[in-house]
Amino acid sequence: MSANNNSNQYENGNSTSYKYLRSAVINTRMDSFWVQSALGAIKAIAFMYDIITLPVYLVLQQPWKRRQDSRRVKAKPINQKMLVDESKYAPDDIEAKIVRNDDNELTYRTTDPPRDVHVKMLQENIDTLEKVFNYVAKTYTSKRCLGTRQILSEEDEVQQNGRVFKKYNLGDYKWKTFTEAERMAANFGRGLRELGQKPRENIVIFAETRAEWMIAAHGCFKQAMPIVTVYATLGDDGVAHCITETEVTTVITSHDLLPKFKTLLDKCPLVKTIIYIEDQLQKTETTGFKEGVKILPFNQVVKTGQDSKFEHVPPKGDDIAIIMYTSGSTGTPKGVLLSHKNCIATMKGFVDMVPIYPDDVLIGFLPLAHVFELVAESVCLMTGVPIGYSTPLTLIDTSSKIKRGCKGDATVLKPTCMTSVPLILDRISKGINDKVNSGSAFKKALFKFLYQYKVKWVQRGYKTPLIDKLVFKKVAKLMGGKVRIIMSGGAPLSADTHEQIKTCLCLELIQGYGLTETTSGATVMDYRDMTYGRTGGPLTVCDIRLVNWEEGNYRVTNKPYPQGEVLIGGECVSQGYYKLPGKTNEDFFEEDGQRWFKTGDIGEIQADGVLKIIDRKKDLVKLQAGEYVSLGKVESELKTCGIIENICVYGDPTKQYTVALVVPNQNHLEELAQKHGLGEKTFEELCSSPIIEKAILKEIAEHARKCKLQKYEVPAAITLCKEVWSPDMGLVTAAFKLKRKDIQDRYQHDINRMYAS
Ligand SMILES: Nc1ncnc2c1ncn2[C@@H]1O[C@H](COP(=O)(O)OP(=O)(O)OP(=O)(O)O)[C@@H](O)[C@H]1O
Repeated sequence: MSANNNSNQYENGNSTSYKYLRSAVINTRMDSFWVQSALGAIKAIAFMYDIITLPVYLVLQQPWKRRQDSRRVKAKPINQKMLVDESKYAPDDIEAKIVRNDDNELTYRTTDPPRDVHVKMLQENIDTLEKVFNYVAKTYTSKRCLGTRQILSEEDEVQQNGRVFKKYNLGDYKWKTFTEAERMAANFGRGLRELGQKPRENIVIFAETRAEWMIAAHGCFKQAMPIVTVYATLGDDGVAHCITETEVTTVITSHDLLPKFKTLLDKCPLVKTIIYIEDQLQKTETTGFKEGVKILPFNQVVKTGQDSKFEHVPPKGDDIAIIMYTSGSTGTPKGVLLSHKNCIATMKGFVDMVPIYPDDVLIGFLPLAHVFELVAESVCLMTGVPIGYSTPLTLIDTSSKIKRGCKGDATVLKPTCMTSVPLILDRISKGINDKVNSGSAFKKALFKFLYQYKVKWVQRGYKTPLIDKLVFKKVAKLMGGKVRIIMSGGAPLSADTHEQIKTCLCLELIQGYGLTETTSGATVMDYRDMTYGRTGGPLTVCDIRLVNWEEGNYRVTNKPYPQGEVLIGGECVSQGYYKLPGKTNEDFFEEDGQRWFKTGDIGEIQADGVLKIIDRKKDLVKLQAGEYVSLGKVESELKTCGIIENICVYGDPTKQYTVALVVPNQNHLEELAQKHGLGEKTFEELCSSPIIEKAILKEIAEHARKCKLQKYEVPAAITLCKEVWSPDMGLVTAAFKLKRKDIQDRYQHDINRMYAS
């Protein structure tokens, strides 16, 4: 109980309360005596441990080297001529890499040389994804390649509140070797030819992340068929738009998504064949679809391909591999044309930056329809890393589809590396905070002390193995206990979350920055970089340039660091948007034989050549009094406030202040309700309570002050939203980025109310 509450009882003149107050004060003193003594003892032990292990570290770890590495310059303006001359590593028949424009001081290029896998790709002349799969099948043959968790049964489970949910009883992972996966892909590709699909004809993959997705994609690459990728969470209109725009006749989908086509087929008249990936338990219902449309199981197509006489039709580097529809955070999804060369370029850039090795294991659960996941998984395949597939519903032991007593995918797979988007990391981080805060005062103080202790020593270049073993490795068990590296991309990662995940999960957390239009390639953090909130230096395959954006006051002459709109140039840059020549000309341009893309993101390049994204042109609102508010920046600061599960800040240019739509965190909301004597109210009732709204607004204002936000940046009114925004609702993208326009449309009434009050 807080001191405040105690003093209120005392003022009431109640003698029992007075006794209670005295004992509480004494207990607090006792607590603080024991807490202080225990912390003192731990401090002494930790200190002794450091002293004893220091000589061993100095010999084995050579931390001074590590620290120098982390401060190494990552990129320099290219007029200083630091070229990665790929011709040095390539076989004779490959031309030397592009000649670049080097007269602009603010075009940055990395100082890193290419690493062994990049060099291997050059030596083997791997310039298409089809060649990647051929190479890995030949090289890693019988090694585990793609793994699927076996579903043993689906059972009803009665919850504490009496409700019944369907849960999975899951078995082990079942693996296909590299050779088996390649053979299956080859047969699937030939099976498609038997069905009448021709090389260079588009084909849609509309399915959740899984082994068959990868196999289907590579089957198509073997027949030079461009795949059109569509997010499984996109709304019906979005899906219909992608299918009709690309004029496909064949769609690859899954058992779960197939029913959508009962209504969708009317909007997509050209579709003649639907191939569905079977469910492990249930038989798929294939009746009730539009007449004349063939509905075939995935494995039947593979089987047809086994006896087919069709040969492979290898694509060329410049052929389109993927028409990737963006998740639509800024409006209708656009089809981005990605050639095989584009994909190979980003793969080369990633293998130079991300330390993964053949004995690693990746857990794949982000959408493969997002370029970041697709390229990251392709890099794993190229390196010989097995990929075990998972879903957000079965990822950890406590995931919603896991039967009581059954293990989550991470516990069974024990991955060593994974990809993530910031929102998932924010959730893990909040989960850790909640767990710590629910402990006793002693446990809380101890955790805080150990956390700060570890941060301090890690910053100095040391490890803290004892503390990791005793405390943090327990937290790391959540993801199987073996994860040593996470790559985060797709959206900005807050510095606080970055530090906390890295510290508590005992791993490297690398942030990358890129866009679908650049095949996800632009910058990636050096894993030895000890700073937070920056996105790293340019990849070895592209240049980064800053140009002035006068409207927002971002200029390359700004001090202490040059700032401006980020342009990305290099082989990872797409040819443009599908059937949108006007938009393509607006956003892309050629210069000295190199293709460039104008990102609309605002960045600054710091002294060591590392990029920090500081704003987004589309997220900037000019308020009536002339101040600019960066909505994305304000949101990412406020998201670290415990009460906020998600937030969308809105600024009306005709008004002097911003307002916000807030999805409250359920646990924090319940605590707040208790404090205000509203403990018996439901979540919905609390969201509508003016008392709670006022309390949360106050909490947000306090948090904003701590984050040093300007007064005009802090929302002056809020609405508490009763639904948690999910990709299924169409309010966030598959990478959990806000779809501002859709959110605004849905809550327009509340926005009007907030501005009217
Ligand atoms: N590390 C990062 N830090 C900050 N922002 C990032 C980072 N990575 C990606 N982004 C943001 O994500 C954007 C690219 O996202 P992506 O290509 O996935 O498009 P999208 O949001 O799915 O679709 P749309 O083009 O409709 O916005 C970048 O322009 C940038 O604003």
